[in-house]
Amino acid sequence: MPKQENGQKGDSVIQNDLSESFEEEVRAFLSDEEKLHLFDDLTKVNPVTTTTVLRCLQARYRVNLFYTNAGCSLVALNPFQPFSCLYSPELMREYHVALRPQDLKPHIFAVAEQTYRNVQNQMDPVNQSIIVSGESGAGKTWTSRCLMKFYASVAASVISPKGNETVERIERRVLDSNPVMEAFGNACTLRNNNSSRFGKYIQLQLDRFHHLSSASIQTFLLEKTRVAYQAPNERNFHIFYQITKGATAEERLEWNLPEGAEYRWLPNPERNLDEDSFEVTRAAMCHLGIERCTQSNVFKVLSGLLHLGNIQFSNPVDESQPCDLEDKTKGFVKTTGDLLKIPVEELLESLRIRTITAGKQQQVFKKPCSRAECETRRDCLAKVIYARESFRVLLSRARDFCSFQVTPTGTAG
Ligand SMILES: Nc1ncnc2c1ncn2[C@@H]1O[C@H](COP(=O)(O)OP(=O)(O)OP(=O)(O)O)[C@@H](O)[C@H]1O
Repeated sequence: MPKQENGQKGDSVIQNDLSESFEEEVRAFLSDEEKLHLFDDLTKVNPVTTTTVLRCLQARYRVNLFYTNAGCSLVALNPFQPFSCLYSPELMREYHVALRPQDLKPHIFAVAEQTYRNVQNQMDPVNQSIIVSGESGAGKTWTSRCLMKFYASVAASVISPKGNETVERIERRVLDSNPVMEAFGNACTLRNNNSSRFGKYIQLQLDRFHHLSSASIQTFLLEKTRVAYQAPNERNFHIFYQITKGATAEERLEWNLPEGAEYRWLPNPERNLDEDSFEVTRAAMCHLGIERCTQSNVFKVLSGLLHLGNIQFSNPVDESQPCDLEDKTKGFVKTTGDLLKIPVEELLESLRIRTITAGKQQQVFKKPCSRAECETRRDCLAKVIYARESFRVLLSRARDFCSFQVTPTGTAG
């Protein structure tokens, strides 16, 4: 027994010594403040602790070094301010023509170029993937845009066998897909004014000359709940603000969006963001080949959803009857029906009456819904229409242009 006690004491003394010497190493490493920003690869940090790594990143951030390697990964810090020289076409070219881009400063262009070369250098080209991950507001959308701009630039061809025009159109479309997807899939949240409320998997295909030949985008888990519910101080998807702020007088009439009208599903409209530009979205849609009349139909449906959100119910006097409509919202039923092209009676029935099929004979019963159920049905209708309508327009284009596809593969909320 005494022997064991001695052994335990011995172990803990050794452990104490070790941890003290480790802490001493950490202190020594951190004491050389001047040098911390020079660690451009976190695998060179020794000892590796959360503190040492974060202090290096912090030191680099202070001297405007926002990219740091971590082995084969790249850590990108959000500068939260524009640094145009960091993304200039000249810098893009510098990384593209460099003998060894990995020897230049860590940068998203280095990753992009290395990946591009990995495809080029193979006898049998192997697909390459870049995973962009991080918390909300970290800069994933920004980084993906940089990557797309890089490939649209370096994988552009002057002497393409397909002809310059086709290739240019694909590059343009790759870039124009961003404002359209962001208008329909991004929203202002507490953490990010332009938060993507869906995931995306972007595929860029190169031909044997390593020029961009086609692109496809799969979208995942669109947060469709946002159409009918926005957390306090957050907003609905940008596109709703774009149409209410940017529609012409003629369109306002057609889409029933009078100036200054209020919509329950359009909170904080007084906040003006860069992302509210309807013109940018429209121009991008035109470049994608989406005709004006198709665009107008989509915007009409979106206006219909805003009107749908203003429909409110009250409990009926007789519980066996469907819910009443609140007086001030009666007009919205008609405008919703008109804009969504649903006969008013059908719309009201689908919102207020549940159809139940039961029994061996599959008898059909109709049961009036409670007020809460009516509200849920209204919200569900909006969510389903938005999830289908938001990317439907791009999907329809995919049929015409096999070189560019956008496919929604799931929705959330
Ligand atoms: N490299 C950068 N240079 C300048 N500004 C940046 C950079 N990265 C991000 N930002 C700024 O930070 C904001 C948030 O970035 P971004 O939208 O890319 O985040 P995210 O990770 O995609 O967020 P979410 O998951 O919410 O969509 C951008 O709107 C932009 O203003």
